[in-house]
Amino acid sequence: MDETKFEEFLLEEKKKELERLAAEENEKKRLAEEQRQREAEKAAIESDRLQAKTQVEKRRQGLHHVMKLASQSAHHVWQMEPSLFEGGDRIKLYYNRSSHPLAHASEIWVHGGHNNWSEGLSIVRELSRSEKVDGDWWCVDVVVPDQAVVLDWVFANGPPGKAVCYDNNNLNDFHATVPKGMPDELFWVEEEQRIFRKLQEDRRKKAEKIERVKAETKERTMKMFLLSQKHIVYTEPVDVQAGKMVSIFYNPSNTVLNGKPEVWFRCSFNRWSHPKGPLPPQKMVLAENGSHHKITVKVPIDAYMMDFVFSEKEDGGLYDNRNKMDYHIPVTGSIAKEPPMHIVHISVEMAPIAKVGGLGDVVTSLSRAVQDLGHKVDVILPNYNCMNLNNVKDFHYHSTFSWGGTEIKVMFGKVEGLSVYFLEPQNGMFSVGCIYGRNDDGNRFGFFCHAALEFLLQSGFQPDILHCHDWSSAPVAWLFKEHYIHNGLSNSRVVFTIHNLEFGIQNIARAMMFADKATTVSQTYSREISGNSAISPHLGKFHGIVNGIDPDIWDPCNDQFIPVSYTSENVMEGKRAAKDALQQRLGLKRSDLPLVGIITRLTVQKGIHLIKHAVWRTLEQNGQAGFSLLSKAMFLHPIISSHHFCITALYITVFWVILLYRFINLMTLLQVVLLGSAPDPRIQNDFVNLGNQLHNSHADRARFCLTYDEPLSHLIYAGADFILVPSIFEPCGLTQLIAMRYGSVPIVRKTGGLYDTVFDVDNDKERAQAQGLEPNGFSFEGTDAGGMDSALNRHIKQLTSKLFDLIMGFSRAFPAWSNAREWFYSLCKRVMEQDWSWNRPALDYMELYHSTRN
Ligand SMILES: Nc1ncnc2c1ncn2[C@@H]1O[C@H](COP(=O)(O)OP(=O)(O)O[C@H]2O[C@H](CO)[C@@H](O)[C@H](O)[C@H]2O)[C@@H](O)[C@H]1O
Repeated sequence: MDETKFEEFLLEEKKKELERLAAEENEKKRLAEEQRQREAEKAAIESDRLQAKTQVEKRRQGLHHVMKLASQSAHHVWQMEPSLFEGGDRIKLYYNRSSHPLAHASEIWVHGGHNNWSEGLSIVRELSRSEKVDGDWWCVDVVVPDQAVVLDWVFANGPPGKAVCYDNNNLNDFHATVPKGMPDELFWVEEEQRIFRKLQEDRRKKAEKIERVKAETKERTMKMFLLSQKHIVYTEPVDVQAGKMVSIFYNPSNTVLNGKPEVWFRCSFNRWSHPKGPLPPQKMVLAENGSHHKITVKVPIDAYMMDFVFSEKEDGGLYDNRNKMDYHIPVTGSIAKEPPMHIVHISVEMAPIAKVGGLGDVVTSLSRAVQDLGHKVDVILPNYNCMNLNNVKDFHYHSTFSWGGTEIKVMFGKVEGLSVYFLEPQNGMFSVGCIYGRNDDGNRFGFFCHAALEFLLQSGFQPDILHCHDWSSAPVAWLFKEHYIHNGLSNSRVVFTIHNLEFGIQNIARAMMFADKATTVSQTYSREISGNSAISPHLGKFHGIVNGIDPDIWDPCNDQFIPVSYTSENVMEGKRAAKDALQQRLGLKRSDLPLVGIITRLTVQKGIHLIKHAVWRTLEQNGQAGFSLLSKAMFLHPIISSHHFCITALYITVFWVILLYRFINLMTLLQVVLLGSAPDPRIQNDFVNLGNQLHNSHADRARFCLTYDEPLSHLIYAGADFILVPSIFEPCGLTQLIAMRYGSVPIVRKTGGLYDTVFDVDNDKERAQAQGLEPNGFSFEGTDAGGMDSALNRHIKQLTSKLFDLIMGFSRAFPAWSNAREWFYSLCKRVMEQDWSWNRPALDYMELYHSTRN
């Protein structure tokens, strides 16, 4: 064997060894995942058993209570015949109408159930006059439900929904024991089993539903993604299939090739790595639609991705390569699989264990989305002593290495299904009780970044992508290029994401220089900061990719912090229950008032002066809107006064007073809830004072919770009708996205990512349509209070004017209430159905990761 052969042999051996290690690792992961699933299943079964037991105990006690109340008959009010009966028997129930309060009712109905109303209303029958004398007796035949041990009922003057007068035995209802139906121990054992089975069944159905909705949303979004570039490029069929023909349509007029006489198509597969190499360049022909050029190609059976660019000439010239990203379209049905990428995030925040703001959310949720696409993702995080380790599964010692004059202990654990390596330098750098806020933050995080790279090197990791975030892990970009690229980690590329340009600009500028690709978290913010001297020299590698949210972490259909789980199908029910729970928890008036929520770090960026103004303005709405409404109603005054002596006029007046009272109460009073905390103690104090002031003046309508409280944030997102985000600047903003997931309508200032994700119902129809969306909120411009006032006012006006139009016809007055509500709830439903998850942005990130290797 000569030297070259020997080197090849060694390389081959090393490759085999790496493959073996990777296979072992995968197997370990699979087993761990199976184990996790088994444990989750076991925990779910135990929780259902416990719940069934508790429910049965509760029912037992309830039944015990009504059995004490029950008697076989109260002779002068009601009677049953025969006196001995059991489940399944037909019996006669008598009622003496002359006993109050139904003495004058023309109809008598029984509304009944059994076992302390455990199954709700199961008996509804109308009574008829009976032959019985010695009273005004009515009667009806009733079939005793099978499982009944006690019957429960009330009498009413109509069927459910129509009855207005009841005899409910002075609020105790009527109860009668079923003589032959006494429950024995077996009954309760069976009952517990039945409830347990039902809980299991409900759990299974819910999980299936969540999976189905998720898959449908993903598919819809993927289609939208493929069609979103239709003005430039699209395929027929949309779903490109391995082994089949596909036509590509390209419109150069929207690209750098605009006006060029010829367009050449250059294509390959599997990210330009297909064994057969690229297809020879082909000249495109003008398609029938006159705007696009067309070409048809055969997709190989082992293609999982189609890659192409366009050029003006056969041998090149000017190219449209989508700003160096190339065009890529996924292929379905391939016999080959895309090799997974290995991405390592080096970050100082990670939700939910070490989250200060949105950066932490993004690290977790983007990683999960990319992992879901089949790639390998790891996170490296400092092992802070202030983390809540309850959210870390399988936390254990991993290894120790020496670097930077200290031993660094590495712990490993799973957070939201992600592998996380926690670095714990024994010099105590991260045992300081906080994440940020000390004057040595820069040094600590610089040390962490270097240690993270050293850990990767010493553990033999070969990640494809090192992804670092903001100023705090920006040093990864240059430390990697200076110390590691030629020293063991040569295969890696660095992607740097700016979540906020406000902090640590020097680090950001330096990372921009060294990173292979850089992103920020929305297109508009990328344009807004493109003139900054840290960014402008690097625009060629700088991209805006909007953030998403994690649909599993933020899921109103599966959220332990809200009272009723809901999807867009029962959004009204879910939000109503959440609002009630929120009002109750915060001591607000419990009523269906429109509720504005604000969830934010209280910093200048988040528009604190606008927040303060909005709170006052919201509380003032009562007086002003009430007044404008009354003035609108004034023109009805002549009608009322000219007839004011006749009964009709009186009727109309009373009607209007009631209607206006309800109208003002329900539509124009607003409640406001603020959840936020300020890193700056002066701002925090300022808000504490304002909160106290409001507590005195508007205790029933405003509440400030000046702390960080994740569970409460879930309840606010679900219980609010509107979420206000008046930021002065906002790179992306997650609150408006989470709000929409919970069916709350966002009201935002038009800036950065807020502009890219919220489309005003009045002014942004076309802009929304261009994204394949419908308008989803309210937005305002400017940084003064006026703009926001008009956005806040507009939603009130929208609701009031709709209502007002509708209530002009008396006969339609009451349906009008529900119509205005319907309009609002249809908006809630619509925003809920929009996909603001990572489904789309994760694909953009994958494109970006791949483009670092071009
Ligand atoms: N008191 C409190 N209690 C509970 N939860 C609270 C809370 N205050 C805020 N939150 C939560 O923290 C997150 C904040 O998200 P933002 O997008 O506003 O992030 P932030 O400005 O910190 O981050 C930066 O990074 C993110 C991510 O890239 C960008 O979206 C953003 O524009 C940029 O400024 C949300 O999940 C919100 O619910």
